[in-house]
Amino acid sequence: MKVVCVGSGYVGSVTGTAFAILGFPTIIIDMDGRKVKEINEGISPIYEPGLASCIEQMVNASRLSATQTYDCVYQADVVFIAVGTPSKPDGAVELKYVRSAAKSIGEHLNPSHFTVIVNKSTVPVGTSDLVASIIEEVSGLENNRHFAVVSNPEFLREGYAIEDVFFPERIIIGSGSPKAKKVMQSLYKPLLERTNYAELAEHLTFASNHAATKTVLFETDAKSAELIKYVSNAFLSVKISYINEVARLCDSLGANVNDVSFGMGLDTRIGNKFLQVSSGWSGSCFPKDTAEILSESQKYGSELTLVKAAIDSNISMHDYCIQKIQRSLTSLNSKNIAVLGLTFKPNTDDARHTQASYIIGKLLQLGANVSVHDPKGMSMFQQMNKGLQIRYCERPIDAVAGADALVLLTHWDEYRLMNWETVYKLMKNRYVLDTRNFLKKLNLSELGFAYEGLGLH
Ligand SMILES: NC(=O)c1ccc[n+]([C@@H]2O[C@H](COP(=O)([O-])OP(=O)(O)OC[C@H]3O[C@@H](n4cnc5c(N)ncnc54)[C@H](O)[C@@H]3O)[C@@H](O)[C@H]2O)c1
Ligand SMILES: O=c1ccn([C@@H]2O[C@H](COP(=O)(O)OP(=O)(O)O[C@H]3O[C@H](CO)[C@@H](O)[C@H](O)[C@H]3O)[C@@H](O)[C@H]2O)c(=O)[nH]1
Repeated sequence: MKVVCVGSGYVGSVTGTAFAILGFPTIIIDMDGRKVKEINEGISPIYEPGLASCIEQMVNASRLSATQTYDCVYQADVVFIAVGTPSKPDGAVELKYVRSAAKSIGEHLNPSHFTVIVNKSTVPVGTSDLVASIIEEVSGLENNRHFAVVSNPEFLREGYAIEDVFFPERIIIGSGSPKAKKVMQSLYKPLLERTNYAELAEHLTFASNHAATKTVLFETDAKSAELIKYVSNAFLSVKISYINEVARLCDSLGANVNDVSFGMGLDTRIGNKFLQVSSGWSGSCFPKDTAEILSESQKYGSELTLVKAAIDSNISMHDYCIQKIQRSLTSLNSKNIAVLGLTFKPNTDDARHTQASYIIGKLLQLGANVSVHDPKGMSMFQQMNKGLQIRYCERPIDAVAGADALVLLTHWDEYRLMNWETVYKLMKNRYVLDTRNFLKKLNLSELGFAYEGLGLH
């Protein structure tokens, strides 16, 4: 089977590479010439642990290539759509990239060959039908006869994308076409049976018990598949917002949220995942997906009030962090604040829609001077936040020199491993706000810092 993947971003580059490793000749289409050139040179277009070496190996083996044109669709058995679906200003999803990809696919389909078009992008209920109708209109071909559209949402997490794609807990296939479902079963067979995995082992960057992960392939209709994706992300957002509110309660009551979270997670009905305190969830997925599903639910008179509450709670969590800094420093006017971590989480260069831009924006409004550092995300953050007047520092210690406060937003290992005695000497006032409770074990208070986490006592 020949695979084509439209989009070479955080999902498309990993998806395309994964199917090449699983044994299918794969071509990635992207309209961005830089990404196409990089892939063809064996270079990863994004930072994702383990991905660069996988791409290099697959390109060298001639199993993976990239192009800006859609000609390869004619030969393909399966065409993934993995383009961006950002939010419009009202929170609803922007589908122009999906529409444009569908149109281009329709223009290049082979009329005498059954092709399966797969929506991997996160798209609202009904988008499979939309893609099918665009393709029918452009090609003059008939849906479910010459081609079929499948919803196959992606659940990878940035920073763990290789692991998540090769060892997923679930693969969701939504379609009304039994023929298309058969094609998808064949496509995922090597993943379900873990064949061709020997080649993969050297690229895995995290030691975990992969062999124990059993993947369930669940087949349903397209609408249900589309909804599973949104409500899963929304559920996880609610879960994080809940523990973040519990952290605030712990601050008021003198309890320790790390212990509370651990104790809760021992109940397998609750589980210990996504109960880690933060200044709020962020990134390229949760904010836009919660906004979209809330907007959709409101349009249909079935408002997801818990999701609405989580969105509000998330913003108030960002504000809560600022209030903590204010309580410690009183006026922030002309105070020097070092912010460590600009990406929405560690092990990614993705700085889209991170809490850092909200929190830094507020600190600036309050008159603070802000110096920042991030190991991988500085260039994207700078590109996305051109209006922010802040100092970008090559090394974390440059950001903390002369600081009145150090605010840790992202728990990169690099920050735990810093020489904290040097940090102590360089800072003017030794207040540290650790929004991930990540530095707790370093006992910074014993070194003389005024250390605060969230929900710790
Ligand atoms: N980032 C994640 O962790 C993640 C995880 C699961 C699902 N998703 C979903 O997957 C989709 C893609 O997300 P992403 O983060 O990979 O996006 P991205 O912005 O990183 O990448 C999208 C790519 O598509 C290309 N593109 C857009 N329109 C095109 C067209 N018509 N033809 C060819 N190329 C085109 C862009 O140039 C870009 O390289 C979104 O719907 C997202 O919600 C993302
Ligand atoms: O206990 C936790 C877990 C996460 N976060 C934050 O929540 C956000 C999202 O984290 P994570 O889910 O790990 O990152 P993503 O890469 O955005 O992955 C989510 O969004 C993807 C895109 O839809 C989905 O594919 C994944 O399944 C889903 O986990 C980040 O700001 C994290 O710091 C917390 O604050 N506490």
